[in-house]
Amino acid sequence: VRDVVYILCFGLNPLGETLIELRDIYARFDIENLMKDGDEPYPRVDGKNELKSKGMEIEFRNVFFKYPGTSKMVLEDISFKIKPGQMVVIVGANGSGKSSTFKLFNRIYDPTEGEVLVDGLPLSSYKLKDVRRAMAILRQDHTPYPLSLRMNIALGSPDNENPSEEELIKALQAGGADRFIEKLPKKLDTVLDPVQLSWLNLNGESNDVLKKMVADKEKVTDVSGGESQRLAAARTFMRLGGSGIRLLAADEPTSALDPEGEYELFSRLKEQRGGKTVIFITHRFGHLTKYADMILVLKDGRLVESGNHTELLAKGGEYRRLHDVQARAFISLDDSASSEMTDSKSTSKLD
Ligand SMILES: Nc1ncnc2c1ncn2[C@@H]1O[C@H](COP(=O)(O)OP(=O)(O)OP(=O)(O)O)[C@@H](O)[C@H]1O
Repeated sequence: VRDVVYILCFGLNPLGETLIELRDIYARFDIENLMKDGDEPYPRVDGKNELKSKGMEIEFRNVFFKYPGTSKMVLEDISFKIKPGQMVVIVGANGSGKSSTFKLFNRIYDPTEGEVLVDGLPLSSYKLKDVRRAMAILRQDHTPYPLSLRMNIALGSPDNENPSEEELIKALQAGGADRFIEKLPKKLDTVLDPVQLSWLNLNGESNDVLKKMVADKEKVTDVSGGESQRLAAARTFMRLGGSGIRLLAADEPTSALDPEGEYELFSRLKEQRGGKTVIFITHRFGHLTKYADMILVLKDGRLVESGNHTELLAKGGEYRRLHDVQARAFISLDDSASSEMTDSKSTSKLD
């Protein structure tokens, strides 16, 4: 798909045309959508009026899940309810089922048993397009598209294919991507990411015209993991600024960021979320967990605890254990730092 997007964008089509062409490709090849679509519009229409809330309510009811073609249940009997506008953090050790939970509420998969409900109706009953349109999702796999930076960010906008320079800059600043883009020679017009050139040799025949087009293209600029994460965050802010977004969900959005970058990103997400429901998955305790209305703690595919930071610390269970492991790392760092200081003082005394 990345190569197809690149081919479509070779002539640097306006974004709108590109997206239409991409949609046509799916239609032309009649690619089957394995996810059965519902027919309920989202947001729900209540009589003549749409439900007024700015956030999305999400409920898991006795959800069990195993990945298609596998036998291991990775989520077992998960039940919780997130109220509209709440900020929720999902924590747990590696492999505890956080990302799998994430994939169910944005309907990448359907549960094997049980139900995921959105605003009181099964998620599967809604038109998928409508419900996804109401979500701003920031995933772990944040590889930029092989398009200009401008297009990479504009793609986030739910209702405006050609956002203004001002809107783009606002999103870049919010995502913390403005400083590194400013340093690139072509700034927002930089095209990122090397493109697999295998398609130039389809059926063993090289295509000289395409080869020349590639040679004429801007040389690739590489970005670090953290920069690419900032870019994905900018795209998400572009989406958050659009109309109709009710859920912001982010799966470890700061894993590649330095502590300052992480703090800034979370602060801006909190500032700009309005009344939207927010769900974060994180391994790091601190900024997020302290402010969360509810923390869901997963262990081996089960929801073992839920509550706020203070309640869960007082409970002394899995959350406390995970929290203390991180806290101990800081305490031992402090200890070694202070012992280093003592050592250096004693050395200097000896000197
Ligand atoms: N695509 C997949 N196919 C089969 N099993 C999978 C798939 N993705 C994840 N799993 C399995 O599901 C279980 C839960 O994984 P998941 O990624 O949800 O955990 P996680 O809590 O997000 O872990 P991490 O903190 O490492 O990201 C694991 O045992 C994992 O091996």
